[in-house]
Amino acid sequence: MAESTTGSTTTSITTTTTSLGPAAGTASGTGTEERTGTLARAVEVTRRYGDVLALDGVSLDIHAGELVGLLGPNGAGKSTLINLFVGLRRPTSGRMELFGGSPADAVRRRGIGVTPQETGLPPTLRVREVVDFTAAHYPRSIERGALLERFGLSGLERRQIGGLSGGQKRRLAVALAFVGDPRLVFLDEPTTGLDVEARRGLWDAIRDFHAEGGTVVLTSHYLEEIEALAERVVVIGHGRVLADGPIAEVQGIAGVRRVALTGGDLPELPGVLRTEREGDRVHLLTTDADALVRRLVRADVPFSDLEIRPTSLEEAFLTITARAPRDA
Ligand SMILES: Nc1ncnc2c1ncn2[C@@H]1O[C@H](COP(=O)(O)OP(=O)(O)OP(=O)(O)O)[C@@H](O)[C@H]1O
Repeated sequence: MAESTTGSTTTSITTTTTSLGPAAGTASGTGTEERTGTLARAVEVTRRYGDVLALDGVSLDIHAGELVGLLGPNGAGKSTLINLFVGLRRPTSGRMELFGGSPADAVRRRGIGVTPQETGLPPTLRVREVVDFTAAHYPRSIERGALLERFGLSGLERRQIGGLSGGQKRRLAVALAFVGDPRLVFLDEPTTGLDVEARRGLWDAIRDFHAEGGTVVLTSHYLEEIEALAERVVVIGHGRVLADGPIAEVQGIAGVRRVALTGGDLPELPGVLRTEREGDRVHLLTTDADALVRRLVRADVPFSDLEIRPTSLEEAFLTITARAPRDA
């Protein structure tokens, strides 16, 4: 269910074209990228940290104009994948591509913006200094006042980073991903630690960027965030892509239904993925609710108040994750 856009005070980010030298064009696509519209790719990528297999044969294409949500439990490999996409780490095997070339290429990296999961901005620097310093690394940049307004940081230009609240620091960290007028932005859990209002403000800013043609890859633990923002969801578990498609389709892939009924002891029923009890109310999670109801009737067990509901994305995702055992 899409989150409705609140009446925000966001302004459209305008681009200052102070330096449109050759570098401005260098982050744009190669022939391959122009043909396929693929801005970033992972091809059969594996990444190990010692004994830990963080990514296990991941292939993923990010197309121009997409807003992709990476969803997965703690330790699934989401941050590792983002770090590979942005060239902070290299794959153990397989290939990463950014704008048709290597993410290790600094010129290509000028076309992206990144907010890592954790940022440690120097506490003694002022907001405007951090924004200007970051902007100086890009051939084009967003006007500082418009950027800060879009991220709810107006009036804080002269404030030292150490004097910002936790939420303001996080919003600044996210704003910095946009300062270089990127084509593609990677946001690793952008709204962690924000209250509801600040989170919605950030959603609006991300939506505005996307509406203007920007491409976004974000990870989130907030499922409502993925549902509210992303068009495409990639479910990652145990270092693998478990599902990839439009949100509705991913829910369909899981196909999980919640069959609730009031009753006593139930016999062993095939096709039940999970059973939950709340007093005498029993919830059965299944991919085939019709077959389950037929089995219940055939088993001749007394039950009442039968209810069948689709599951939330969270339930679908937990079910997919639980069904994907890790290879030895
Ligand atoms: N630098 C590292 N050294 C050793 N192991 C690491 C390192 N970074 C990540 N890992 C391990 O790799 C796996 C994937 O971690 P990653 O941070 O990519 O997952 P994640 O999906 O982003 O998790 P979270 O949602 O908790 O941030 C985990 O088992 C993690 O402990």
